[in-house]
Amino acid sequence: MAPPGPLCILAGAGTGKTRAITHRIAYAVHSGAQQPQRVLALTFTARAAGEMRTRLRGLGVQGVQARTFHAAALRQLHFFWPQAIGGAAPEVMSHKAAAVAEAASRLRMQFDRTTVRDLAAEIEWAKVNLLTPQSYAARAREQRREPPGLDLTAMARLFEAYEDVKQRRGVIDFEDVLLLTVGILDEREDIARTVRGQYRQFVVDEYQDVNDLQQRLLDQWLGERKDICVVGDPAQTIYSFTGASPRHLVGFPQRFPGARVVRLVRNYRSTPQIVGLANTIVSSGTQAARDGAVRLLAQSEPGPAPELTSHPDDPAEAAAVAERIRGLVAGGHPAAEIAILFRTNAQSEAFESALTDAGVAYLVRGGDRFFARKEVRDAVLLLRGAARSDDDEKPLGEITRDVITGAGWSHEPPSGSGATRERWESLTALATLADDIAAAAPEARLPELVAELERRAAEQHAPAVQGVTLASLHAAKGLEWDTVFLVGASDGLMPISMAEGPDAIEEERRLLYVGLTRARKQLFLSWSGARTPGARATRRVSRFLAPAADILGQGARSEARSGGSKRSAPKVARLAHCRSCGAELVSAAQRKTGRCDDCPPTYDEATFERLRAWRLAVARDASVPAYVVFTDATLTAIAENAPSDEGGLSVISGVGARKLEQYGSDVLAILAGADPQELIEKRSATKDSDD
Ligand SMILES: Nc1ncnc2c1ncn2[C@@H]1O[C@H](COP(=O)(O)OP(=O)(O)OP(=O)(O)O)[C@@H](O)[C@H]1O
Repeated sequence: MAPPGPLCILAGAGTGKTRAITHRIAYAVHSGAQQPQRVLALTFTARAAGEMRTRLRGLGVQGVQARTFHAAALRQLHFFWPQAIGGAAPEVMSHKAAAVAEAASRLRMQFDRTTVRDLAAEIEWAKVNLLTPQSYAARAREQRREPPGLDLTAMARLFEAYEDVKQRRGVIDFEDVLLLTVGILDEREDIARTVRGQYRQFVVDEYQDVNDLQQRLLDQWLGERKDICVVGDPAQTIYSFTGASPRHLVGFPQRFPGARVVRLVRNYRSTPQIVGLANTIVSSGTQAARDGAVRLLAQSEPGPAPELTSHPDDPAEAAAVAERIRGLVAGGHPAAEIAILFRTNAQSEAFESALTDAGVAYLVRGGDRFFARKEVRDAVLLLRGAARSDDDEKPLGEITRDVITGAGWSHEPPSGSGATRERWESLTALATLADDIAAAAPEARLPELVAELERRAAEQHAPAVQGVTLASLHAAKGLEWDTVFLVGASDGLMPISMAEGPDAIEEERRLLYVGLTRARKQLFLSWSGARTPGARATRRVSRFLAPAADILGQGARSEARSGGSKRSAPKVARLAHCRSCGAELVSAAQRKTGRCDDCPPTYDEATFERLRAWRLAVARDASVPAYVVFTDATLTAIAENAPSDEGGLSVISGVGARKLEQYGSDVLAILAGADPQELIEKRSATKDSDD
């Protein structure tokens, strides 16, 4: 326990930060060195403040103020406003959107709701960086900001108009709460003295996330005093785009000469194998990125080595992950102790869908499930309308893109990140789904696409109480699971293609570090070579993994191309040339059957017809479209290869472990000459007796 005075705790991932500071406060209180009501503990979320209060209560400490910066400032603003300004403090707007929209319309600018959200976020960024409408453009240029749909001068005008709208309405926003508190403390020495008299000791959790505005307020609260303890991990700074900066944490010893710096390096969360990988990833960053980051020492029992697998395309990666999870859950692993972590929310659909197919319950953390997102619901509505007049002229993917343009999709991605980009990504995921369906079932049109979307939506909306967590890397911060699947570990996703410049790339590396360090026992990394089945594999494994090739294998080096899961057997149906004429196979459906469109099928017609009759009956029974049982391409491949056992059947593309289990014996029986009708009757009889 360090004595009072400036203290900087540099604590790595999983080292028990909150535990360390709550024990420190409790020690100060129990030893009589500090009165609880003289301690102000600051956090970044209300949830963290609540957790800190609970933990302190658990240690027998009552009366410590554990609050967010915002809540602490708001209390003071309300208290001191009558004395400093007169009257009651103005009302705080809960959202900026309405005021931003009004400011825009005054300037005769028009934006959709998503863009308004991004513009509001940009104003927030400006204000936490202590910028004014006058100083905004210059700094924004320096920082390569890209507000959506506006150049920086126009953005500055919008910022100014927004401030004006607020003033006329007599309201303030969240940042004003801090700015005005700072203003009052700056100008009223008497009030500053009162505030400083109340709090003697300051503790700040997650200090790497502090922004300039919060730091300014903290400086005011402190005055000349030095009893401050900050705890943070520079390697987990992942909110720079909102204005957070590890500069304050890393520069703490310079600002407070004589400050004690303590490093917490014992990681209690993860196996040495996982910790080793996390250390390697951090230590391969730039010098600036390594500043202050600690090298972790694992305290847990050893476990399996982290695995890296590559897959031909996104659906194949999602299916492999879902299958692996199904196996784990079937073997007794609690689903709630498993997470799938990805870089962008748009990636979640493929995994939601694959988990649904595998019969595994899941929940999406920190965001809506894919089909609950507004843009997706709007697009599905438009597609449903268009399905009534689908004229069959254009390919399904193309007509889908035409339709979803009405929901805000564009061929080119919008510049910058934020809500606009996320919406575009979600809509693009719908277009990709249309491509996948067209590849698997060339006869599918808009009505089939809509039916498939409705089926997925219905299944994916089923509430999951206990389930696998799906979360973006940002939403996973601070959490932990026994088993983590970190997916989409390819360049373009990790780092995200929008990340430009060394700082942005380092932030992406830190995001990966946050993801890796969420796992307690098992860590699976994966990536895929292409977005859609049959497309050329242009992606490469994430550049961040190359230094970890000793741990993850040679597949971690970026010259590696995806080549199917390390574990999966070669797929018969992935032949690149026609089995009859040797022509190159260009589409996914052709590759599945191993035959070009010009060559006649080599299967026995009668067997194929019996398979089709069986598929139709099974699909009707389950109330799903036929291609959900097996696509035409898979059925053709089954008939052409005519495998005689499960091993032969399992290597055909489209026959995963679950389908093998569900339909394998029926299919093999049909290939051996059984009557589909009899099999269906037997199926229904078994089902009835199970019910
Ligand atoms: N001293 C300790 N002894 C044993 N286990 C501990 C100790 N401190 C923390 N743990 C356990 O280690 C894990 C990580 O702790 P915690 O979540 O508090 O870490 P953290 O520093 O906040 O991590 P992160 O920043 O990565 O989210 C938890 O499961 C916690 O129960």
